[in-house]
Amino acid sequence: MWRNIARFSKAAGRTGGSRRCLTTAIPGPCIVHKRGSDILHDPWFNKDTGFPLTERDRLGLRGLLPPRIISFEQQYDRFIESFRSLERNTLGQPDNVVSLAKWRILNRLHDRNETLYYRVLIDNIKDFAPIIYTPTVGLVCQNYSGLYRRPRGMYFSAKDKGEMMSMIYNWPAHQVDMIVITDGSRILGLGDLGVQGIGIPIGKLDMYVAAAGINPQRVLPIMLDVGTNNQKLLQNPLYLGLRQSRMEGDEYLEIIDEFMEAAFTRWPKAVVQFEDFQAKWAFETLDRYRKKFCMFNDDVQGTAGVALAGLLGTVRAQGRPLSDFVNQKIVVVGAGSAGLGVTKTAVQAVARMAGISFAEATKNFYLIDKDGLVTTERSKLDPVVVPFAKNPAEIREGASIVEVVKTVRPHVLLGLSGVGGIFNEEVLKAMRESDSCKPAIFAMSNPTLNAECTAADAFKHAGESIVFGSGSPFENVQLENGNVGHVNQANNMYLFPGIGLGTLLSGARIVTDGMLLAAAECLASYMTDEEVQKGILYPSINNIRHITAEVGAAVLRAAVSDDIVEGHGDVGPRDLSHMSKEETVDYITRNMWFPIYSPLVHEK
Ligand SMILES: NC(=O)c1ccc[n+]([C@@H]2O[C@H](COP(=O)([O-])OP(=O)(O)OC[C@H]3O[C@@H](n4cnc5c(N)ncnc54)[C@H](O)[C@@H]3O)[C@@H](O)[C@H]2O)c1
Ligand SMILES: O=C(O)C[C@H](O)C(=O)O
Ligand SMILES: [Mg+2]
Repeated sequence: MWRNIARFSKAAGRTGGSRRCLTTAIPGPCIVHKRGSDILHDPWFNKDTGFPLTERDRLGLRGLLPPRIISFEQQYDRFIESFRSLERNTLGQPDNVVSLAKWRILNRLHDRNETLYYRVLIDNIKDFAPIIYTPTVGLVCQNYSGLYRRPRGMYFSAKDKGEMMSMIYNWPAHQVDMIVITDGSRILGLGDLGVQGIGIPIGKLDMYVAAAGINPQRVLPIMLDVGTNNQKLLQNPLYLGLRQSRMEGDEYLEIIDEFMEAAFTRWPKAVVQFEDFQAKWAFETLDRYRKKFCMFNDDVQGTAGVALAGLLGTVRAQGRPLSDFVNQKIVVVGAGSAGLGVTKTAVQAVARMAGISFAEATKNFYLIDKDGLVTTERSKLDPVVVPFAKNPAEIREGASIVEVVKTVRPHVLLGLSGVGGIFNEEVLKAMRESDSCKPAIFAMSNPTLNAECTAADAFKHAGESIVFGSGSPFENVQLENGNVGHVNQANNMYLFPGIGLGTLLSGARIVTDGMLLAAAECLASYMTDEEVQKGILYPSINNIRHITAEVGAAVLRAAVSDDIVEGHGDVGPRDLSHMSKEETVDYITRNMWFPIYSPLVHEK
């Protein structure tokens, strides 16, 4: 249960992983300026029953706590025991009830004691990621107005126009490193959840702390409430957001422009991750800001890198050289922010590998949206889709998934449609006729009920030799041939923490294509041939800090190659550019915050 304390404490000491220190480079104890119950009610500083006697004396805590001092290790074990007891007591209850109960117990700890919260999260990431992140976070967002107890993050609404520059100074932390922002318009595959979408930036930033060691005092979840078109929410008397339909056009852009100016005025070195915006705004804002601010869109760019790593892994799993990627026939179902991001990046990779033009490289890609196969025959074709539209002479306009699969016999079927079960028995059985001996099925939509198929159905209907990936976690599948059907979690969580951390520590003011490609290539080469041949394309989430360090280093080194590093803290651009690969990984690792209780008063 209580793992690696000595090792991690040492690492945290080295990096100054203190609760209070605002910069990870400054070692030694820091002073808290609050006193008494203000400290107990501040989750950044609170140690609950763990305050030592000196701190109780000098911070005015005597008498405010039971006399016995409980160690961090005991607090940790006590929490894990309550969690396990909750699991036992909810056995047999409906999944949603159990998931929300688990989220509540973690959320209460988050609200009370962040050090302990992040410690249990980091040490138990495989068990807890599905609660604070996909899939449970989706359920939390759907019910957020009812679950809401305490504020977390900041809310900027359409009513705040003209006020944002002063509002941003209401945030209590002096320094912010990572911001995740959503407008709630496309939360996972659950649609427009308005202000309730705030759960997503909170969950993503929890992953930043757990996976990338971003100091939790320096993260900021943002909800940009520009209204909602979700009628059910608008009619709900408890709905916490603006009761108006979504702003559109220039009015919308003015709001988001104002926020970006305000955020970067106060924190010029922050990195902003855009998350779960509906496709049109995802693309428009990426285009509008990527050369001006240090930002990226996780759904478009993070997902593309994770999918590319999965696609390259699939080629290796077939026992073929990577160069064979150019011959893979790939059907992508879903032509939104994620599907288009993936298709574009994969086509670019083919073009680069084969030394051909982007247009030529689209030959083996088939894009399907809610109206079926996209061809040039379609009227009012969205300009972003045009490059991937097929000639209707090859397959008819609007052909269904099963028709396309039967005609193309693809090596890969990849879903980013948000439509649960759309890879039905017929579609999966059609994949048995794939031209590949080891076809891949990626059901990447979230949360679980929105996955295009389950892992069990994929192995059952498409055959036991497939490679399988899903956006939300599924259990591995016991196959009839005695083997285990491995489930890969093809989720952007493998990349966004490293993209954010690598960018932050490079001091780059933009995120370039080179940095994103380096992240994807790093993930793609992370697994050994032996693992990949077993169908294991991505590492275990238990190694997420190590993966993030490697990805972060790759991103930082790409920023050096692009000549855009400005350095971070005491480490200047020249230092960064002289670091070897190993030194860069070490530098990234040393800058990861790690949760331990550190002194809140100077020792005499
Ligand atoms: N695994 C990951 O890391 C990851 C990353 C990003 C997004 N996603 C998931 O991908 C899904 C889509 O996200 P998005 O941002 O692209 O959404 P989006 O709304 O921008 O796009 C959805 C696309 O699916 C198409 N579609 C809808 N119904 C369809 C149907 N019946 N048949 C075929 N296509 C259909 C739509 O036409 C649209 O092109 C969501 O569920 C999201 O959770 C997963
Ligand atoms: O949030 C996730 O789990 C992945 C992705 O960003 C999504 O929108 O589904
Ligand atoms: Mg997302």
